[in-house]
Amino acid sequence: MNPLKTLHAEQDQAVWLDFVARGFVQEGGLKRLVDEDGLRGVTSNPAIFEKAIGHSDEYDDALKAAGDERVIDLYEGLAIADIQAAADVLRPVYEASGGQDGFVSLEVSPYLALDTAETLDEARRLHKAVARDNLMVKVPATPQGIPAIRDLTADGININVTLLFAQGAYEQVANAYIEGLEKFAARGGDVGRVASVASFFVSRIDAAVDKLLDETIAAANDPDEKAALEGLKGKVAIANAKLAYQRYKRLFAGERWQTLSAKGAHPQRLLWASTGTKNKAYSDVLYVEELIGPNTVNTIPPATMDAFRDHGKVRASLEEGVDEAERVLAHLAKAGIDLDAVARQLVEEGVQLFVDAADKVLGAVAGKRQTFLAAGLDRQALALGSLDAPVKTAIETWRKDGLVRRLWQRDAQVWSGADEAQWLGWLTIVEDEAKKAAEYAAFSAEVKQEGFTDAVVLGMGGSSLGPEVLAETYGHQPGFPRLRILDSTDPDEVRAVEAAVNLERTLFIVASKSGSTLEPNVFRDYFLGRMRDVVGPDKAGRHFVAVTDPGSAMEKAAKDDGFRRIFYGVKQIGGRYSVLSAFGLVPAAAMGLDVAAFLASARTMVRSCGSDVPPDLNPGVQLGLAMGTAATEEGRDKVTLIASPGIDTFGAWAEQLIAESTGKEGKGLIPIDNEPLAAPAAYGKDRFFVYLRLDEGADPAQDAAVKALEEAGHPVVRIALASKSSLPQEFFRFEIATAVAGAVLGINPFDQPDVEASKIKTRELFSAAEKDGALPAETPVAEDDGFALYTDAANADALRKAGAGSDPESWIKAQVGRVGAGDYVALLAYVTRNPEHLKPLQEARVALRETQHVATCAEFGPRFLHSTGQAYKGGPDSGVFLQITSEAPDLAIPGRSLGFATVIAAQARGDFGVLSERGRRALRVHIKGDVAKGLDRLKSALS
Ligand SMILES: O=C(CO)[C@@H](O)[C@H](O)[C@H](O)[C@H](O)COP(=O)(O)O
Ligand SMILES: O=C[C@H](O)COP(=O)(O)O
Repeated sequence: MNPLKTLHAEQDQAVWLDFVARGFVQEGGLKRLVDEDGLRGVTSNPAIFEKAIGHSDEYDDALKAAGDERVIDLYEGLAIADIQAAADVLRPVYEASGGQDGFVSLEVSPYLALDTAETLDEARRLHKAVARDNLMVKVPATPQGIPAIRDLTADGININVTLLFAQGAYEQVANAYIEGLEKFAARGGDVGRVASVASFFVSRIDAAVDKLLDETIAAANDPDEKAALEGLKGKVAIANAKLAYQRYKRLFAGERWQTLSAKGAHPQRLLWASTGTKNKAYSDVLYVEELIGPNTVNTIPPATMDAFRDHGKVRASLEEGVDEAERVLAHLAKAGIDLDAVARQLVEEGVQLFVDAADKVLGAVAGKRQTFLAAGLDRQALALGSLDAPVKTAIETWRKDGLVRRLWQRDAQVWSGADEAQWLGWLTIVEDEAKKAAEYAAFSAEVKQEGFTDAVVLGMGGSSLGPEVLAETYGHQPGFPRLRILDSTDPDEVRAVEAAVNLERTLFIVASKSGSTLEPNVFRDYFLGRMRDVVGPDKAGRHFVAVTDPGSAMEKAAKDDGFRRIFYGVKQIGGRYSVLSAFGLVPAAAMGLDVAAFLASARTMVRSCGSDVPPDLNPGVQLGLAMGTAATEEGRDKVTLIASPGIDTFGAWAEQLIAESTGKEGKGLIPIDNEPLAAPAAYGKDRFFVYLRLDEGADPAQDAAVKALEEAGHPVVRIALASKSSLPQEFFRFEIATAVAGAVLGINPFDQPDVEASKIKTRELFSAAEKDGALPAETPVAEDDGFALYTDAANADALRKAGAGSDPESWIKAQVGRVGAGDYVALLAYVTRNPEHLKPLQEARVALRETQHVATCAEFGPRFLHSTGQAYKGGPDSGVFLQITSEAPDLAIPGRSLGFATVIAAQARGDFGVLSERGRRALRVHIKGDVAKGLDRLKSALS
């Protein structure tokens, strides 16, 4: 008879197969083993699935058909289907054995091996999902696993206890089984239909102990002792297993067990696992031949099974030489090798090995998912040059430490251990909002029905920049209102919005999370006043909706003023992470975008960046690690954003996210948006480039410039969007990336202390001005007909020492003279934001970059105060600032004694005050009269 068959027929030992794979089961390989070799069970583990799924294309059709699912669901779907198929093949064995054999094992996620409650949940979930009587759920025998084993047994679930190495742990496991059965019986369960195995790992013990023996032998002097120790090699694992078997016999005897036995309970069989020979010097069937005994199981890997079928010898070996086994272990102890310590280490390593395997198999599934999604997922490619090695190290650290999972579990220790856990609502907002897609669609239809021609978002920063990207990227949708944004207190900008719309057919979306931000409140006061004039006080509220967090003052005011509708944000989401919540979706719906499709696109990236996607395949995490590491390892902290025409306003949203999240405590990334592209030589070694390329309509000049940058060794991340409709993916990618970069920098990426500081200063200044009738007078450090220059005493001192004299140009030159390598220059313009004003600022940037070889920013106040302003004040002290203010004719605000001109002036002063307090290099250039002329003069001075 085939020796494999003989094991069961003559020795009452069940042969199980330590392997499973789709084709093998589907094509009848498993059935053949059952029929021809008398196979009685199958075990799987993460490493086995890693081999099956990660290294074959057998699963590709199933993955293609599944499409855009979570990676863990894809993996589990494959694994569960294989386990079910194998269980069905083994069902006849199960039936014939009266439910005592014919099992297939599926292991709980190794990520949970150190958590009792989660192991319990997971085992119960898998038990239900597989839905086969002959399933055994595998639970590791970690200290946390043991209570779970007891409780699961008490549920009547069949458990395969895995990762057992030590006698002591085995005893606890057997007792947990007995206790579980007692509980199950007490609840009226039929203990006779519960089966369990305790998997003792064998060969790994020899591999570990032999190594220690070699070290001991090398250190020993006595040749006899050396020889005796040599004789222990390849003996310890088997001795350990033999003694475990003796213990098994004792544990499943005696009164306590007899009580259960009388109720039909079956002992928990010992299963020999890890029975493939690792040391080529030993027999290839060693761990089968030496462990043959009744009522045991050996789960055998395919190669060992082939070898045993070919030349295995069957004899009742398990009960042989028990005394000798004792002597082997005593000798080992005498030689100073602590088997318990070895076992403890093997459990730890065993968990880690399965974690590594799970990472690999999830990575393999994630990789295939990406391939099969093809153009449905925005592609990302990193060309990091010298950063490659440190980023790889960071990726491995994140993998080993399970940091992607911990981020998703909202573990504040991923960052600074402050209140980060309370600010992670954006991780799950896409799923939450998708449930409300019908509500958004109804709102969209209502807006269309009402015949609004314009919808104007009144808000700042996190409440306006996302909507602005939508308005600019997707444009006017036929039949829907045109979406406009007002995020400036510049009187001319307010007037321009008013002039552009027909108030009678305009919907205002007042957006403020806190509800207390000055700007949206004054915009609201202004336009509500105007609307009352135009349509009458009763109807004015119908032209307004609010988006705000529950309980805010804005909510109350909106109710009092009879707003058409109030939409709510989520308190656990900060403004800059809010675009995929009501703050982005209400404007999206108002302008006629399909919110369901928008969220479905975002969800593809959410899933691609999931907790189940290891860092090397996780696009958001990868980008974040690259950005963070670039800053910490090489000082490449100027994240330079390049985007194809058509999606180029994305940068203004991304710069807020990056700057406000990371720029604090003297650290941070400085985003550089909308800087005209140049040849590689124009850039310093402080740059890190991110290129968002829109396949349809990419600019060949940008392509060429980016290619040149890459060839010159600058780190470049390319992100390719098949079409504009996949832009929502980028919001989420950048959110994860920014959070991860924040973790690398070791800061809290969810607060904005310096933005708050300047908001407070502005409010104080404006209130004082309302009381006093004007802002306090200031004395310029230099002045002529066109410019008046202001700064604080320390800056004035430094600038005078650097050559500033009586004329404004000398001050500007002295300020530029303070720029050094690695610095950036920021032009902070409190002027009307329009193309005419932007042009000279952009030209000045180019000139500054050419002469100073530094990164440059051009920002419009007050909007940047809610954005990059955080990093300018709180980030690295590498900014050289030129604040630019101007004089627009005032515009009154209903209910306020002072108008918009004072608001914007207070904002500029508040901003400057905080820059001064932080000791930043700052100079204010006030343009008298014509702004465009003043900006041209400034440009010349800067050139
Ligand atoms: O199901 C079990 C144990 O219950 C087995 O799959 C067990 O995990 C394997 O035998 C071992 O992981 C294989 O170990 P090794 O041969 O890699 O040392
Ligand atoms: O980025 C956020 C801005 O400071 C606006 O805040 P808010 O939405 O509370 O008005």
